Amino acid sequence: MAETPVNVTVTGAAGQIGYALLFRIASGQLLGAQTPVRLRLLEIPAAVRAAEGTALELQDGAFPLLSGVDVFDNPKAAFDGANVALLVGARPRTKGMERGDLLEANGGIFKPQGEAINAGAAADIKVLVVGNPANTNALIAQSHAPDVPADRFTAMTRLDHNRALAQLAGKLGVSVSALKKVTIWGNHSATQYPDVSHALVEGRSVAEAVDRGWLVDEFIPRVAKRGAEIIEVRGASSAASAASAAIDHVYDWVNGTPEGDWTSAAIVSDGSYGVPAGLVSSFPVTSAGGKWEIVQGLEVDEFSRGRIDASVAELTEERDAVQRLGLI
Ligand SMILES: NC(=O)c1ccc[n+]([C@@H]2O[C@H](COP(=O)([O-])OP(=O)(O)OC[C@H]3O[C@@H](n4cnc5c(N)ncnc54)[C@H](O)[C@@H]3O)[C@@H](O)[C@H]2O)c1
Ligand SMILES: O=C(O)C[C@H](O)C(=O)O
Repeated sequence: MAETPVNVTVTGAAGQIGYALLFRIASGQLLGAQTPVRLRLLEIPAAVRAAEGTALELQDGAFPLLSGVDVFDNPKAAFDGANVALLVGARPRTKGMERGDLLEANGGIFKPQGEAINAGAAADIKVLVVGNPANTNALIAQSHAPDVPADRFTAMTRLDHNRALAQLAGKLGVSVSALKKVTIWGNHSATQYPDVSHALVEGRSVAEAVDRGWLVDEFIPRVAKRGAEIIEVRGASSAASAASAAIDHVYDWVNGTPEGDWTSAAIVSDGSYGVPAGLVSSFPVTSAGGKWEIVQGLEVDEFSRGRIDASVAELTEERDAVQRLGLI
């Protein structure tokens, strides 16, 4: 077992996703069964007591890999020495709130968190933003951390990726492990593009194994609007599945993706596939040596081009809105 615990900061620790996430981190599923962790929980003052309650439960779990839990209401302290940061806490949209209000409220959270990461996180910091609007919140945090390499800031589209795998597996009557090379492009929103153009099922083309009508009229909207479907059916937004996807994202980032496959993550664009450099957009990605790489050289047909461009246009609007608000 590694000697020095890895510091993992989790914001929104007293929330739904936090509750589903923390015990999995403590059990070793985020970083691997050989890596001890120290949890640093950040909450707003009103929820610190609840986070302290969760910390007591974490203690009661007697996890061999958990070397300690600290609770903070101050971002500077919470991110001090952080090696991994999971930015889950965000301001949800409430009745009567316009999109601009939501972006502004979240700017008030992700700007100081980016500054705190810049000021005190460890040199190897890796950041995953889960709180919505995740891509643009990641952009805000990243733009306030000029001393941290931009590729350390990511946003979560792994839940969308997992949803796509599950829908395809159900349709094809196979295990999710039979599927490879599925991609989510763009924003974690209803404009995202779940793309099976290059996907394989047991080595055969998925696009040839399912009919196009199902792909366009059922699969794509089902995956893209799954978040809303969960809210409608469950009465609250996805929590355990979101926590599970966050675990998958960080595990693969740290430990690498399997040979012959890729996954999806929203990372800072380098201009690949016509996505303007600097936007935090979802791409097909592999990971090796603790770095995400965009899968290059994929053919993008006209249908895919239109869908990618539509989601990227939304990301560009969000970026322009936060720029106008002075948040980046
Ligand atoms: N990217 C994805 O795939 C995905 C999936 C599901 C949910 N989400 C988003 O994740 C976020 C969290 O969801 P949830 O169900 O856990 O919400 P929740 O309301 O149960 O919990 C959010 C927690 O964040 C805390 N918080 C708010 N501002 C904070 C701040 N400045 N610092 C630290 N903590 C703060 C709140 O006190 C609360 O405890 C939401 O924005 C949700 O929309 C994203
Ligand atoms: O919280 C939401 O709006 C939905 C969430 O992002 C999800 O995809 O489940």
